[in-house]
Amino acid sequence: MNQISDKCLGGHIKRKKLAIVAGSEATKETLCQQMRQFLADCVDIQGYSEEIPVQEPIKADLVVMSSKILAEEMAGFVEAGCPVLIVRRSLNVEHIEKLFGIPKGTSVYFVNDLKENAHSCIEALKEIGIDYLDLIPYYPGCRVYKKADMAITAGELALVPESVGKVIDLGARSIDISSIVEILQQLDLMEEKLSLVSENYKENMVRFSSHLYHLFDEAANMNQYLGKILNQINDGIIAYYGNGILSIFNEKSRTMFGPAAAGDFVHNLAMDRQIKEYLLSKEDMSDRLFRLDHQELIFSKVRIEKIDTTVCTIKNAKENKDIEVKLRQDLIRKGYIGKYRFTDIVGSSPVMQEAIHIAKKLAKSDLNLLIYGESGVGKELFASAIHNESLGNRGPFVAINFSALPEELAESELFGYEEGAFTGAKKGGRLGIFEQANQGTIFLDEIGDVSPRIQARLLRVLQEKEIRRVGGSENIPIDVRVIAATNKDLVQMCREGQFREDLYHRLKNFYLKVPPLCARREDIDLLVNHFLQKHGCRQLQISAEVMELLRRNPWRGNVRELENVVEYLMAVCDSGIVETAHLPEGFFEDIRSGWEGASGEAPDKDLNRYTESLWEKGNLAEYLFFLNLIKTYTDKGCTISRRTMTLRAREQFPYLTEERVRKKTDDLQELKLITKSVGRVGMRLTINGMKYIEYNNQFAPIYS
Ligand SMILES: Nc1ncnc2c1ncn2[C@@H]1O[C@H](COP(=O)(O)OP(=O)(O)OP(=O)(O)O)[C@@H](O)[C@H]1O
Repeated sequence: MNQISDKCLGGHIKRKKLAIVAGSEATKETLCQQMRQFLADCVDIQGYSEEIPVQEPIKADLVVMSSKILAEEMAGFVEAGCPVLIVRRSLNVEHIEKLFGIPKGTSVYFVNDLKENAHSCIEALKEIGIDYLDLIPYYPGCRVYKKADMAITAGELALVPESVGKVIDLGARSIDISSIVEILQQLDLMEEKLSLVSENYKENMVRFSSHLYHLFDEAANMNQYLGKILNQINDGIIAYYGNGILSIFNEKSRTMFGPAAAGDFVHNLAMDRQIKEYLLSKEDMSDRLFRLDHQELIFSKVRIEKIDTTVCTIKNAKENKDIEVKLRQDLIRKGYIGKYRFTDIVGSSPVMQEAIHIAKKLAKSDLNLLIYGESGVGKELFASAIHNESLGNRGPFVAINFSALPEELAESELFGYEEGAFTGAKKGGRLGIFEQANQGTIFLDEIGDVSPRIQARLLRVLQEKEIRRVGGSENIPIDVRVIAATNKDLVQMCREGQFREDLYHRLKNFYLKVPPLCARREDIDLLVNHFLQKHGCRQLQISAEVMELLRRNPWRGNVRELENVVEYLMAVCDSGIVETAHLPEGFFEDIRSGWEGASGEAPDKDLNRYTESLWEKGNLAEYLFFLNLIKTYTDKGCTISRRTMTLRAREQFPYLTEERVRKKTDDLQELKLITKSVGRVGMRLTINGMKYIEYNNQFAPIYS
């Protein structure tokens, strides 16, 4: 290619002079460089531009003018007799790939110095395949009929309107091959240089086409690949340019909107005005639910400003619900999900409604929570419902019950272990439930049964928010909401040094008390029906007598015990109606001992008798005070210790020592107004006690 002719090499031959005159310095440089690659060895090439004043007349074997206008303007600067050639110029395709990123259908100015140049460049672009853009000719003095935010120019940056945000400069147009041939002719270099020029031209063309081919091929492959991926996705995905022309429309979208394809208008996808407006809005990026042909579709949008594109994903609400249900079922199977929601908690009594109301409020926070309640009242039910109503409800709900868990096991269950941490440790180690519950909720049931060692470790986890596996050295960060539950008096345990006070306070960011069943007897009917349904025995009837007995049972084992009794009745009753004979052995004893002490007396009708008896034993006001105090606690579902009674009585009856209080409660028990039992149940009013205090309160001030 770089063959140099003898004629040129011979120093004795006079070198020719070529003058190239252009409008701007940049164009001058481009054109001179272009001609130098062919002629540098035998022609002196001198460039001129309008931007730099010409000092003396231009004199050369040939003066090349880059345009007609320029030739007219510069005519006076060329020495008389010098041949002048106005060249044709063509677009420089070297940088054409800069245009490939422009989205289809985009309006773009093509900026050039003259109308015909702008038009011819547009034509040239179309010829090489850039026919998918809305190209608008722009030149000095033109009337702009359409606004565009982008411009392409061929070296005429100075002419680009200021309003345009993005400009792509393809560089000054170079001299057309036909004009190069003319230049060779005029310089009498055809013979020597034609083959070099044509070879160079061919080579450029081949290089350009193969480059284009590669680009298109790559783009096509990539498109195909992306298309396949998009079609596998089970959500509708559409993308469209600012002018509404679709660039992506996957298979799933087809099932939602019907047939359409890239190139169609997004606003033809749906008749619904609201959907159209939403899709076309560049401001409204919210998630929206629309109904389209009986489908409930959830739309989510993002804007990619850089490529003036909106991407919208559309999910079928029902399908997604089904998927969510399936995922939840999988998790339930693994036991990592809260099975219950607030709607599963049966109970219309005011105390239960109040507990549900408070629990719903607590669910909104992710602070730790301590649930107190006797065994079987439904603490886990509440914990699960709170989890499901809370922010972390998509995460797991993992429960652990410490009541029957030996210390070593509790430790590895909670924190997991590394391989080889102890004999029998599984290969590869094991995740603890803190890690399994990450991003969700951990339910620590019967927290009062936790050993001091585990208490210390739990405290650390709550403080540091990280765990360390048994036998491990690395601290693993965890993000878990802790709900703990207990039926023990943790405050008392703290006082007695059995429970760490610092841990107690960490757990008790919030506190919820679930009332015992005996404090909400009005729920018993509902619960019985609920359990009959739950265990698939809707038709079984409970006789009025049995129902009354169920209402009167003390239910020390609370709702769990009631559920067990209902299940028992379902198993033993073949007749379709449950009678007293079906009740489990010991049921009546429970009722008697729970309510009336050992005598089994019926509720006393002559309540004034108690007033007399109490006067005989001592100060009636003191007895009434204690009966009311026990009533308050019974109503709330709590029991009261003798010590608390003494403290509460201190203001009104400061002389009463704990021992004297014991004596008073013995008197009340003797009259069968209260029952005292050791342990969890504590002191409670009997039916007579309840009736007496209610009767008495109608006349006397309440001492409590
Ligand atoms: N209000 C309620 N509505 C419906 N079912 C209930 C209710 N309360 C409790 N149950 C049922 O009673 C049983 C015991 O409830 P749960 O395990 O939540 O009690 P708990 O207080 O956590 O018991 P424990 O202290 O022994 O761990 C469960 O089968 C639960 O579904």
